[in-house]
Amino acid sequence: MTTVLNVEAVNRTFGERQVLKDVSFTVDSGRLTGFVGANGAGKTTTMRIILGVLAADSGQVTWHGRPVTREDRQKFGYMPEERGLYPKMTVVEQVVYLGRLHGLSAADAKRRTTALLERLELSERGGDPVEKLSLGNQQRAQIAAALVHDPELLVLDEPFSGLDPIAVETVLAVLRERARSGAAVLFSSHQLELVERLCDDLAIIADGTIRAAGSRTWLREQYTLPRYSVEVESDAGWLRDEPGVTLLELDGRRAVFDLDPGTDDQAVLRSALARGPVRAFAPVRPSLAEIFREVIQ
Ligand SMILES: Nc1ncnc2c1ncn2[C@@H]1O[C@H](COP(=O)(O)OP(=O)(O)OP(=O)(O)O)[C@@H](O)[C@H]1O
Repeated sequence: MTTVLNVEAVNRTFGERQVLKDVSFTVDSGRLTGFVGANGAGKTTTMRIILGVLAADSGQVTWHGRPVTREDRQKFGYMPEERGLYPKMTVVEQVVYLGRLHGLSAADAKRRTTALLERLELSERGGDPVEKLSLGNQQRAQIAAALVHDPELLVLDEPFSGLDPIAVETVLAVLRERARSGAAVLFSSHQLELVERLCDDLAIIADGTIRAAGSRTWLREQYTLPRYSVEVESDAGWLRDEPGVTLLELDGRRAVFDLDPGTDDQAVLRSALARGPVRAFAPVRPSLAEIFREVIQ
């Protein structure tokens, strides 16, 4: 994996209002990056700037270390928030047309459209005008449109909103395949549990400011609480009197506790072992929702 897209200190105002403040983060090839924030946080504005649909007031976006050019953008795929398909065109016509706009030959555009619609389980609707599709299927058609030219960078604005759970899995599998074959995938979402499950990297934005960014694993380590869970073979009530331990939950043989700063977790483990077998002893990792709450405060 390599960093391919760099958003560097981007600022943007609308009228008097500064909606992006020094926004910086990176997107790597081969990975799924989740762009997370509440409504109005600035996700769509940032994505539009990446795509060149909107200009930044200052700062820049680079692709492989250079400012993004028109040719680079041919290799980008974008699924905008305002889903932009022509309602009267059929799904196949529409996706083929967009493939052609991105420089594919007619035969390639057709071939890729057929394969994609199949992959997205939309083949049966291929001949229907977009306006006749259910919202979920329109969304799949949008995703096909963003992917048809096999982009090196995929930027998807809320690609999972409005999809049923089965469609979420299908779309997710398609995005993973793209990442595995080397594409960089950036998608926005306010559905934290979804992002938690599927992305490798994260950028968390609140009020136009990036509050945290990095790999999911790294973020979890950064925001980790000094919290542990333990399971022993007899009552764990002795933890109440253990130095440096604040007991949070006690359920017979299981307990959850916080450690005071400077307290050695291994000393507590030894203390537990001195009382009998220890079945489990592990740090409790915060969920993404917990990290999110912490960093947007
Ligand atoms: N063209 C515009 N003119 C004026 N204000 C705008 C414009 N576009 C966006 N904004 C404002 O900028 C802020 C950020 O909007 P943006 O759409 O980027 O947020 P978002 O994180 O994508 O939220 P959402 O999920 O609701 O789309 C909002 O307060 C929005 O009202």
